[in-house]
Amino acid sequence: MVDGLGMRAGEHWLFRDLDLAVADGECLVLAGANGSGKSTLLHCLYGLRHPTEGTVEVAGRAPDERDVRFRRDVAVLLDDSDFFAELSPRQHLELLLGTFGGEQETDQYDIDRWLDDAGLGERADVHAYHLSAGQRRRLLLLGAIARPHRVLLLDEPERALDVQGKEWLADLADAERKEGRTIVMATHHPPLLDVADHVVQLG
Ligand SMILES: Nc1ncnc2c1ncn2[C@@H]1O[C@H](COP(=O)(O)OP(=O)(O)OP(=O)(O)O)[C@@H](O)[C@H]1O
Repeated sequence: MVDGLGMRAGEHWLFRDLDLAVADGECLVLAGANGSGKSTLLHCLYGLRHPTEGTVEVAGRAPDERDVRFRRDVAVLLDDSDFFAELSPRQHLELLLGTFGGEQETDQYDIDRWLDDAGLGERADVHAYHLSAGQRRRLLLLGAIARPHRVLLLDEPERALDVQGKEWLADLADAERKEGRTIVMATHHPPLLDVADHVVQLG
């Protein structure tokens, strides 16, 4: 996934000589203090930032978020991920599945079950603008995992989630691994370390 990766931040290196290998069905957790470079590394994995040195390969390609083939394989929830305030959770999922889904029609997916599992069943048809912070986070997470993908990149997915939301997240991560998907996740939530096959401490 990552070979000899280094990112300089001004005068110092955020990380250097970083080698990461994550197999299908494995979860890598990025840990470290605020400012240690977790989000920056995730941005490198999605092709939003270019490392100062080293190489990156995700889902068999050099990351390029402008490349639709790359976006079909790699789903993300980043620190600045957002949604359309005027669309409902259901419409978001339909939009994502229509854009990234395969041959299946959107109505063949079990959108109601996904929304219920995410605790958004009763909010499925209201404008996302009216959702609480935790409900918005659930919608963004759901958007990332509902669309077809091989690799999932998550930046502090636990943010704003309540106790049930965090349990739902841990179950999701577990289910993703069992489906053979690769997860790279930056987190400050210790229970998520339980689903990790590898933990990398930055900083
Ligand atoms: N080109 C640059 N020059 C100077 N500083 C930089 C540069 N790029 C990034 N930084 C700094 O490097 C740090 C890395 O931030 P990043 O968001 O990756 O950390 P993080 O581990 O995700 O933090 P948090 O836990 O707070 O989310 C930040 O302090 C940022 O301001």
